[in-house]
Amino acid sequence: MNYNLHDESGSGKRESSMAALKGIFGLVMHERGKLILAFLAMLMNSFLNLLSPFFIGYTIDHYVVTKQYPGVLLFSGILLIMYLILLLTSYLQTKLMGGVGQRLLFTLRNAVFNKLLQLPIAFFNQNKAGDLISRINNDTDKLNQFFSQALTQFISSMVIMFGAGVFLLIINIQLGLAALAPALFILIFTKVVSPWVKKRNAESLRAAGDMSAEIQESLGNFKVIIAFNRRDYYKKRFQEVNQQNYRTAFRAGLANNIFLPIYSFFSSIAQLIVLTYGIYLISVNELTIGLLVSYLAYVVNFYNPLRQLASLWSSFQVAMAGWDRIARILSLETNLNVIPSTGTNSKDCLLEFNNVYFSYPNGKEILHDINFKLLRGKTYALVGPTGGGKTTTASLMARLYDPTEGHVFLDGQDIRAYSSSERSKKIGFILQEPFLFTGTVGENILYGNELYATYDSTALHELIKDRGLEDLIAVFESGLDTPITSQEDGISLGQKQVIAFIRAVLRNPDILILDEATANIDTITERLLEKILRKLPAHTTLVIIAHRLNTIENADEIFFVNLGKVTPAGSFAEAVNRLLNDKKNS
Ligand SMILES: Nc1ncnc2c1ncn2[C@@H]1O[C@H](COP(=O)(O)OP(=O)(O)OP(=O)(O)O)[C@@H](O)[C@H]1O
Repeated sequence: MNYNLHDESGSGKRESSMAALKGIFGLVMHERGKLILAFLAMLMNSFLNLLSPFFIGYTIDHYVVTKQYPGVLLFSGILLIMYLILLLTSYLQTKLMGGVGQRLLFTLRNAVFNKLLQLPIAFFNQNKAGDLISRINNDTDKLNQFFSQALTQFISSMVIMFGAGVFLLIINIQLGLAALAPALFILIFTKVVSPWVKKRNAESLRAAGDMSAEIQESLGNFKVIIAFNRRDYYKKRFQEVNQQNYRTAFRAGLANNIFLPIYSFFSSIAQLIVLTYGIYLISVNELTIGLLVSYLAYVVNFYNPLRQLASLWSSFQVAMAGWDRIARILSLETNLNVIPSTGTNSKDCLLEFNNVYFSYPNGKEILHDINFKLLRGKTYALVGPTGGGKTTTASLMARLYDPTEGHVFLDGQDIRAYSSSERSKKIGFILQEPFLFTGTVGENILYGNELYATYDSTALHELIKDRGLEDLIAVFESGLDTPITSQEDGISLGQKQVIAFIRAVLRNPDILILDEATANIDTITERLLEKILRKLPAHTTLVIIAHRLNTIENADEIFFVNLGKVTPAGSFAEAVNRLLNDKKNS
């Protein structure tokens, strides 16, 4: 399955603006009470905005022209109350929508992160962490900004525009049509230009994602960069993505700002038309001065929101581009679904590969028609040249990937029939560089262990003592309470492996896979790790991938993995010979 988020032909679908809006509103529908209240406040606001020019015109024609000042005072008072209500309703809608926006941000970030947790390793192979971080942080915030600031303004602008348009047509149809004619040009212009603006914004967000990915890669590898004196190289790479980010952001800014001057120009034209034509109508007694004043105010009421719509429209385009990037993640589904149980296969072995074929997406075939069985409690070794497919074989044993064809059976059942929690209880996997979390040694040992999840430091210490592993904890300065602050400092690789090994052994797995787990470990630590492995339950099957041959000396069976095949390599001596021959020939 193609999980590449940058690949337009990938599984994530592009959405129309309408479908996108539906999707976004789906996320805030549970807040409909607040949305309705904000909407009512906005309607009230728009209605009062529309009414005030009419009152002003009415006051001029009925009280100013006839010099009835008490009437002028009365209407001034009414207008003042209307303005106060306007203030209140504006505050209410801003407050309500601000809250909805923040909660949308919260929900979206949770939804995207939870989706990421469900996606298979293939997704993370095909996408850079920095870009994903940018989607979670940056793109979701574009939607928040749209919701909390732009949306109500957007709707209220529409309502005011519509109301002002109706007033313009009711007061004088000819003058109304003349006043509205420039708006037609604006509509056509917006329709034509919008897709281009959205594209520019999408490019800008993508460049921001690339820059974030670059920063993440450089910071993640800063030791190597310094050690190999590659600062200039990374400086140049960063300058390139920063330049690209600047260029696309600049172009998006230009595109977003194209609406405003055009809208302002047509708004001025409309006012000019009304003024000229209105004065003519007054001269032929078809319009009063008061109505012309109201009229001009309605033209402003019509074109001002339209002008605001220009900037709101660009905020909408930015939000839609952000949503596209988020929706692409949300629309992905894991290809590692749990299938219904297919009944049990023969239970004579713990793990079986049955006519297994495997290729990485868009890659060559790595495994070709593989068949083998692993028995309970035995130790197996996978050997072979670099790139031969050992890690891939082990990954299929742990269902990090599914075979392209064929089946892997675990304990007599298709491995796909186990839920991920059942599977992870049965399978332990230790890598060359284990991952630790910030916390303590004890917390890291208990990580993911449902059986002892509630154990505190003392209980864990007892458990470790019972399992005969107590002296191993002595390698940590403060025992189980030794803090682990970051991956980089304060803890050696050997110590990390001690934690990872104890963690794996305490889970009592049915199968434990060690992928080059002792490759970079000194002989003394290796002995410690071997000691931990001896505490594994007798039924645990051990699979060891190793380049160092001494580590596989005691294996019950050795498999040679190369050129798409996994074949029994015979005794230890035969396997060594085969490896040496292979090296000579390569
Ligand atoms: N995520 C991936 N995407 C595409 N190809 C991959 C991926 N991982 C591994 N490969 C390719 O699959 C082949 C087998 O790799 P694998 O890591 O299984 O070999 P290995 O025997 O474990 O090698 P090593 O001893 O160097 O760890 C290699 O050609 C490798 O380039």
